[in-house]
Amino acid sequence: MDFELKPHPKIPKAEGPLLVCVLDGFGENEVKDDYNAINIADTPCTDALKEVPGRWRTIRAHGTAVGLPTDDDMGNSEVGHNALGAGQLIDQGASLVDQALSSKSLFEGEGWKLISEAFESNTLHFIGLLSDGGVHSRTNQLFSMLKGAAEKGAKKIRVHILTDGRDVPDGSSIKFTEELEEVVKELEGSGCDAKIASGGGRMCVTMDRYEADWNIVKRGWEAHVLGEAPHTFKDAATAIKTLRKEGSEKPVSDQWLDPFVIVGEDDKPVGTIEDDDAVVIFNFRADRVIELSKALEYEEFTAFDRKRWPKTRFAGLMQYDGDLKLPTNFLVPPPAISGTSGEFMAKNKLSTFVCSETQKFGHVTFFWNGNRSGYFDESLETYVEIPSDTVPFNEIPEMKAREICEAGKEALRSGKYDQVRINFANPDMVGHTGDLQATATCCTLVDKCVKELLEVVDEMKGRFIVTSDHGNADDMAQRDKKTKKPIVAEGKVVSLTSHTLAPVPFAIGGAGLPDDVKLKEGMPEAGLGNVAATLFELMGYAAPSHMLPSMIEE
Ligand SMILES: O=C(O)[C@H](O)COP(=O)(O)O
Ligand SMILES: [Mn+2]
Ligand SMILES: [Mn+2]
Repeated sequence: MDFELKPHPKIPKAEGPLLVCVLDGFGENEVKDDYNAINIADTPCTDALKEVPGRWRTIRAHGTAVGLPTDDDMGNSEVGHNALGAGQLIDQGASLVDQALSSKSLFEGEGWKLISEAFESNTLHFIGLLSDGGVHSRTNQLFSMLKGAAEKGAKKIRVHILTDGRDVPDGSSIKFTEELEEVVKELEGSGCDAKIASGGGRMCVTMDRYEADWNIVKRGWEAHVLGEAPHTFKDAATAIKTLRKEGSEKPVSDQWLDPFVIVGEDDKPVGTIEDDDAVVIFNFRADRVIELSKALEYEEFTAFDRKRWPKTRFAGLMQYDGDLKLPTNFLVPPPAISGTSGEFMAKNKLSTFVCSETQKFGHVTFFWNGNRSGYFDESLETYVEIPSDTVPFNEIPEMKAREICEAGKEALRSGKYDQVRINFANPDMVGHTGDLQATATCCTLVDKCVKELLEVVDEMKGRFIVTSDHGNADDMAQRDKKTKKPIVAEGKVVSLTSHTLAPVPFAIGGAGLPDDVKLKEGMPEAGLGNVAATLFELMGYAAPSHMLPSMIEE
């Protein structure tokens, strides 16, 4: 690949920096009613951006436009930031696993060979998110792997489930668990000893990310590996129904269920993880299983006291970190992402400042750079992580937006950086709690932060991109598919905790941007993958030829 950036034939380089501001989960939804948190928030700055002729449009952020299998798949931060940073369409984990299952290559690779060594005399464990959300995992993929393993001779299988209610409606984990129990029963009928062994809610058990709170992983370790949890049950459906505390004053949602262990008639855990067992993490998405992967794979490990570290045959569904080569063994090769905008920046000696809070820090670094955890060139890149709070984010909807805004302004003013890239986590993280008012509150604050940042861009004669990676805050109600009216149950609108299929805003501007630089008309198909080429043009460079086309008018 030719990494040399050539000057743009018409757009001169700016005097000041380029601000790239990602408002995570800030979709542009056509339904603008009282359940669109952005609509009810006070957002004069982002509203005004829409009014500038030729400098605002929406872009696609879901489905095939971001490398997902179908247009029914909502976007998410991984695919969104991959596409934004790489400027290319990448076949994502969900698609790659589907392909590997239908071609059966999944059952023929090195990773499968490794785990199959345990089929005869040891236990095969699956750990992951039990959901059909398609963001981190999918139940149909798990079921295919379970059946495949039993057919290929696995004698004993244990499944450790994390309940979702975040990418899918709250309460749906009961249905998924019952479906899994059916599959497990089928396997038992065919002579394989298969059982659900442990579990818990994804936000409380195992699926932490970016080391925000290792206690979450510790709880998972204790339940899945050691068979220790505050609650034991004889079956998983009962576990979930009981832990949800439905009808009580303080019901618990699927996301936040306590860890539990399934025990047999003898009250002993049915599926602890032991030496020589095989373990598969069945999530394809990386961020929330990297910590568990480290705990399973690394002999040297200090994040928490594992008490016991079984030497397992461990494989990820994918390799989650291309830099760390973690895990060493995997069932499906991850998407090869190269020639990202970050790599081009570094190879052309352009300096970058990146900032977000913990919850989204890896999104604007790791995902943006094509699932690589390191720097391309540390002398040119400054990555700043503001530690996130560890409470449900509707309790503190402001999260770290203020701090991120201040860091961004300082970086812009410093004159040290060609690009300042930040991510505001709020519309997404608060949106996932399903709390409409808190989500509106955070959107109002984020809009204020954007205003302050854009003022500094102008002061520095810089340029800006304001965009998002997928929708979330733009719809907080589950709706009737046809009428789009919110669904009401027990007198209350049923909240929507997941992302949406909405496109996202894409705005350009800044005092350093010549008046005649405008967005092209048309390009209805343009999506997140068209942003990287646009970004280089806005910086005064011709876009690298392997990237999807720029949205700037020629
Ligand atoms: O991991 C999560 O929090 C959700 O499943 C998806 O949210 P994200 O794609 O915005 O991170
Ligand atoms: Mn996101
Ligand atoms: Mn999200």
